[in-house]
Amino acid sequence: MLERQKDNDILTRINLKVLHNSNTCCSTRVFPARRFLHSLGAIFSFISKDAVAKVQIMESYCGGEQRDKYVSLQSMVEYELANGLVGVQKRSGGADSGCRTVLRLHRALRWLQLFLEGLRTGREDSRTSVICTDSYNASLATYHPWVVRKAATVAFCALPPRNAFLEIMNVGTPEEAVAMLGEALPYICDVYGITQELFAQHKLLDLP
Ligand SMILES: CCCCCCCCCCCCC/C=C/[C@@H](O)[C@H](COP(=O)(O)O)NC(=O)CCCCCCCCCCCCCCC
Repeated sequence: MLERQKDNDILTRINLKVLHNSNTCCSTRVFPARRFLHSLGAIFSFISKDAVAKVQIMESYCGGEQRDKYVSLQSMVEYELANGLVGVQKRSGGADSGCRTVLRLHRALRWLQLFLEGLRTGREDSRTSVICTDSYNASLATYHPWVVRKAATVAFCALPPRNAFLEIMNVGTPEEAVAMLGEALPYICDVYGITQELFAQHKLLDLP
């Protein structure tokens, strides 16, 4: 248990470090899921665009003047709160803070966790679109306006059946993909849990 905790502390740091060490904007190295989403069809590019834009915001913080404040989620929260940077929005002339940007990605991670768990435990003939819609409704949908929810739900209908989906994940047979998910999901859960606790502790879970 302690070992896992240690792994996860490292993981939250790595999340920001990966961005830190990258100079390539919008690259598939920074956001490998982009290529994957592209392979699902053009309709998914609107989803990846928003995620890429948010990753780019974090990239610029991690490579910017204050990069030493962005070496971990903990140091980012501490720095932005101490300097009154949280709550400032692009719409009102300021830049989106790292905290509100990470919060959006954190909520998307919850969707990913539920979706992958649904895929992993689903029957061979289950429909990916149903798994995806259920996990979206139980997570991200709460934060999206009606028009985004509708567009997302329509896009999900284009997802291939479960086994075909597992195959295009490109990690071997569907059985091998399921085994890989079984190994990866505990880490996703832990990273989600650590961020959730940190943001709850600082009352950052409802940032506009
Ligand atoms: C595999 C199917 C992929 C389906 C992805 C489901 C996620 C649903 C996203 C719905 C639409 C997102 C469009 C934009 C939303 C923004 O309004 C909204 C708010 O932003 P704002 O406060 O700055 O205005 N943005 C967000 O909530 C962030 C959404 C980020 C979506 C990240 C999706 C990552 C997908 C990664 C897929 C990886 C699949 C891997 C499978 C092995």
